[in-house]
Amino acid sequence: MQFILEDIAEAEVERRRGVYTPLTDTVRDLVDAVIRTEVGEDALAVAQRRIAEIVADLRSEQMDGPYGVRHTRENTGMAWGNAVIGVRNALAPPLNVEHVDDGVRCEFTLGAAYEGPPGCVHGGVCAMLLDHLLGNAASYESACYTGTITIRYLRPTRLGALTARAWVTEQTGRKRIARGTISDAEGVTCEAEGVFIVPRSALDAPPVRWSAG
Ligand SMILES: CCCCCCCCCC(=O)SCCNC(=O)CCNC(=O)[C@H](O)C(C)(C)COP(=O)(O)OP(=O)(O)OC[C@H]1O[C@@H](n2cnc3c(N)ncnc32)[C@H](O)[C@@H]1OP(=O)(O)O
Repeated sequence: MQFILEDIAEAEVERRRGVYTPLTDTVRDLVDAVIRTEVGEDALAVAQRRIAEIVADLRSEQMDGPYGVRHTRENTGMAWGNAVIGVRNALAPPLNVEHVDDGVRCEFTLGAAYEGPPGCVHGGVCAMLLDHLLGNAASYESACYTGTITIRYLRPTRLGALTARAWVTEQTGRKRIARGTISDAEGVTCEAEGVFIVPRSALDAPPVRWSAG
């Protein structure tokens, strides 16, 4: 398990971000469109063939394995395959994490692709987002791994506009306790507490800015 140095200038990171973001957004839109389409079966068959052609084009040149977790020499994080923030991952909502005085926060919208109970966010999706956010809040000096996380679902989280925040409440040695919430317009829908550990191997690594994916 290794972080990868991507030896490129910050301007090149931004250029690539500008290339991949519209592609990923369109694939995200495709996922939503497939879930909600009511076109006839002939149109579906045509769509399937056209999409398969595009997949074949993209597969004509592929990297081996996953994208990996990359960073520049300036320690800008490029976790572009990440399931929560990945610039190249249409499965990621994505969260655009902002650093605030007491931790991290973000505003995001979850649509049909994240449904669990009718009209509501799947509990596993809430857990995944909170895991990432608490981990991000805890990773202020070095990257932390989740040791244990507990989620309390206070009431259903309706699909739509949401906010989330996370902060660290305690640090002893390599161990950090973080808490966080997801809220809708009426208030908190679920809350989390977790233990995050800095692995021994990361103790000497420089801090990386992960918020931008
Ligand atoms: C893009 C990046 C942005 C940043 C955000 C990242 C968020 C992503 C969060 C994740 O999803 S990480 C993926 C899920 N987690 C894992 O895969 C972790 C797998 N487990 C491990 O790698 C190791 O078990 C772990 C690093 C968590 C701990 O191994 P260590 O060998 O460093 O632990 P050690 O036994 O030395 O214990 C150190 C302290 O942590 C405590 N501890 C260890 N494992 C724990 C655990 N699982 N739960 C709670 N506490 C734990 C342990 O009791 C002890 O506490 P004390 O110092 O008080 O004695």
